[in-house]
Amino acid sequence: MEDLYLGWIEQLRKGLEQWGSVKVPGKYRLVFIAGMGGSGIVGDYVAALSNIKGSIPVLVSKSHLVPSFLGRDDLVFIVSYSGNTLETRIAYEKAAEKKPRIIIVSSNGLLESIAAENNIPFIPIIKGVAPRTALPHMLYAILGVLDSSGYSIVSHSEAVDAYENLKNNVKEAVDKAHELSSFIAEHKGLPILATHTPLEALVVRGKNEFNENSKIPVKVEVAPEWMHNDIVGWEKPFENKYSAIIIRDPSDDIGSKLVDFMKKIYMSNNIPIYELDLQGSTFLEKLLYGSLVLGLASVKLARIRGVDPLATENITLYKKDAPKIFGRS
Ligand SMILES: O=P(O)(O)OC[C@H]1O[C@@H](O)[C@@H](O)[C@@H](O)[C@@H]1O
Repeated sequence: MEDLYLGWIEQLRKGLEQWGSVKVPGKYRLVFIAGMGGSGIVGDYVAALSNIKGSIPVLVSKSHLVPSFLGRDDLVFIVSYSGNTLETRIAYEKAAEKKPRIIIVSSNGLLESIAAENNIPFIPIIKGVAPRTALPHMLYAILGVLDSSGYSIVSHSEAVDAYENLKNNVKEAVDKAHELSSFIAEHKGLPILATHTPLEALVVRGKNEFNENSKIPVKVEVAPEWMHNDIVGWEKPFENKYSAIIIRDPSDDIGSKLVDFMKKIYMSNNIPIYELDLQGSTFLEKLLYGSLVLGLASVKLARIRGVDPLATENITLYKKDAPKIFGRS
């Protein structure tokens, strides 16, 4: 599975090649992105990037639900790597009733057919990988449409730079992933992925990667919200084992001071800490670099623990029951 992560350079190249292949110029009120799991996190990344320098609100749903206020003036991305995820298909149906401009991002499946039947712009994603490992391609698919439709969050040249940056940092990412997986394996217990608000999507992604690939639960904490609730839990925690992975954007001064504060509280509870400084000069570069380190680390941890990083048995169990839960036979 490591090769699927090392294939990210090729995915970004493909995303750059497709950049601008779908354009939907128009006057939109907001962007709404629906998807689950490895596809849903793509919406979180776009929203995180848009918080930094976007010009239009970006809302994300990782559910079958869509907001009541969605309407004709909105731009909707339906993202499902497989094209078959039930919640995402229901979200598509609910969104379509409200007649927004829809774009489908997928590699296959029912959503590809729905796009063809309904004349919906479709961005094809590379086939044959695990959904969670198609993150860079799905991300560039959306950023490319927004850039060429007048709502740029990331320009083509910034996307090229991020591709180059990741290419130049693969070796470093592999080394860091090795260190991080050894750190988690050595300390066992519950890993806590902690950071400052702008990088919340990255720690959620990391959690999801360690869940799916390494088969462990993970806790996520984000400062400064962390300072207003979780911090009190460390006054008298149960005697469980924890380890903390603190992710830092070296150019974020307030963020660094906040995570330093978190560090002190974790250290006073004797929690071992691993710190990851994100490489890159732009926020996109840092997000991609951090995602690669966390993805590779989660696969390496799976190898150390002797589990199959690709298999997700409990999700299969859920998928069997999901149609009943959602009233679909
Ligand atoms: O990404 P799609 O294909 O919509 O699937 C949605 C999600 O399903 C889950 O069960 C996992 O396998 C995720 O990695 C995946 O991303």
